[in-house]
Amino acid sequence: MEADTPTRPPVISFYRMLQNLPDFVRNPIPSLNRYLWASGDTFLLFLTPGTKAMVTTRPELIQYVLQKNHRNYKKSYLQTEHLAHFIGRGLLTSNGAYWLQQRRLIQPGFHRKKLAGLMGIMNREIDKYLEQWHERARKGESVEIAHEMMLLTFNVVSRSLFSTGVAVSTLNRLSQNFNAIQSFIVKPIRQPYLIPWYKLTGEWKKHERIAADLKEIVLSIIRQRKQSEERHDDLLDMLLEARYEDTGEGMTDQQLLEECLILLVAGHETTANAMAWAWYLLGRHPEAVDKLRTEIGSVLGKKAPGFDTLPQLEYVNSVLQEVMRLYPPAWILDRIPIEDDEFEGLSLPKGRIIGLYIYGIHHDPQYWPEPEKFDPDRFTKDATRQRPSFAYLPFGGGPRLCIGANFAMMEMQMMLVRILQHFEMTLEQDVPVGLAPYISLQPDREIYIKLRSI
Ligand code: HEM
Repeated sequence: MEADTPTRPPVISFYRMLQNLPDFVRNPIPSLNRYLWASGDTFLLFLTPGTKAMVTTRPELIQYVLQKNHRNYKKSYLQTEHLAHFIGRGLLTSNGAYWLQQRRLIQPGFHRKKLAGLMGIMNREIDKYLEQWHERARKGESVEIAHEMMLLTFNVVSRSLFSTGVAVSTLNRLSQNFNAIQSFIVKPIRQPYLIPWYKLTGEWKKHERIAADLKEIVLSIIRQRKQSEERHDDLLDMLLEARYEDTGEGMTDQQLLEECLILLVAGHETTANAMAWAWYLLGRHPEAVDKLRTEIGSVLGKKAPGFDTLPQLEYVNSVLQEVMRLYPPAWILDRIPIEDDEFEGLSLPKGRIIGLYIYGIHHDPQYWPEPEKFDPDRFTKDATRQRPSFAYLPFGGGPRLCIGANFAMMEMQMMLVRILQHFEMTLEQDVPVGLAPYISLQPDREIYIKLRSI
């Protein structure tokens, strides 16, 4: 019977992929969008002459893979292996039983109420930054916003993890090392056939040495903390105090190290890129800035936001959601079926990579009329209720939903509010900025912003 035959999605031929290869390697998003336009919401493409991968933007299929039948899916080697090689096996890079055990252990530390305790740390880091910016505004300097957001989010996440007792110079060294590794890792993911070349030229070894330096620094912070009697109420205290239910034991130093490294990696570049895009979009939409200022003025005046006032800032929240719709930092996720599977007649064979193309879903006109338009009102409570839940997933979905989603939203809301309370921000040049999809989605060029203290 026809209905029993698994549906065959269209295939992008190897020849067509080969024709597009240089463009695809540089920036896969335009090609993926073209394939979607020609083939519908789900298609197959060739990763190598013999290996096909599936790409989909269908919310129901994504929900099936991430949530309804998640036990049959794991992350692919593309997402985990290289990062794990350099940084280790933490939550982001592990799979199966080990992932579940770690997630159960760490999850309570990211509960909203626990995060309230980190607000003081976040506010302090943001305020330190504002002082530097006032100084630069006095001198008439502009700031390159993606770079600044990268520094600020690294400070926020590293101080949330290690609070006090770590020198600024140590954090700077950590930040530089992380940036070096994150920019390198994208190369073997995009062009795995060049790995022997990176090994031959010494690039690979060089980054292994950088990773070793990182690990040494973080391990020594962990060991010092274990010896100290002082409480810090930061994320490291939470990791040190967490106990496995079955044994009552805590994590080993190696596990603590790997989880700290993963939190630093996962928790800084994504947020920084979302904020860089936010300032770019707000620079082009002064009407949204006016609405933000009105809301912030009426809820907070000049006061810093607190745990009880953040939920009242509904427009701030809508702006950030719309930023991550247009520019989702995690622009694609992937999963592999552990056993053969099927979804509504569509065959999902064991071992086939399935790309969950978040950028594509977030720009699908079926769910987002005039998808390229910046319109925060798409995120009013009523409008949100009318969309399928997996049509919007900047933080992923199902049991592997970003553990830092609440942390990131709180941090971004605070950064947006505090900066707007202190500065008028104007784009130095109002020209379109393109996409640079690395591990997270970055602007493809520098964005300079003029600051005026208010
Ligand atoms: C705007 C900021 C952020 C975005 C867009 C983002 C996005 C995501 C997404 C999409 C995933 C799921 C990946 C998958 O299922 O394959 C994820 C996982 C994760 N994120 Fe985030 N993230 C952000 C901020 C953060 C922050 C601030 C932290 C930590 C402080 C963090 C820590 C993690 C961790 C540890 C995982 C792995 C969770 C697991 O597999 O159990 N993220 N993130």
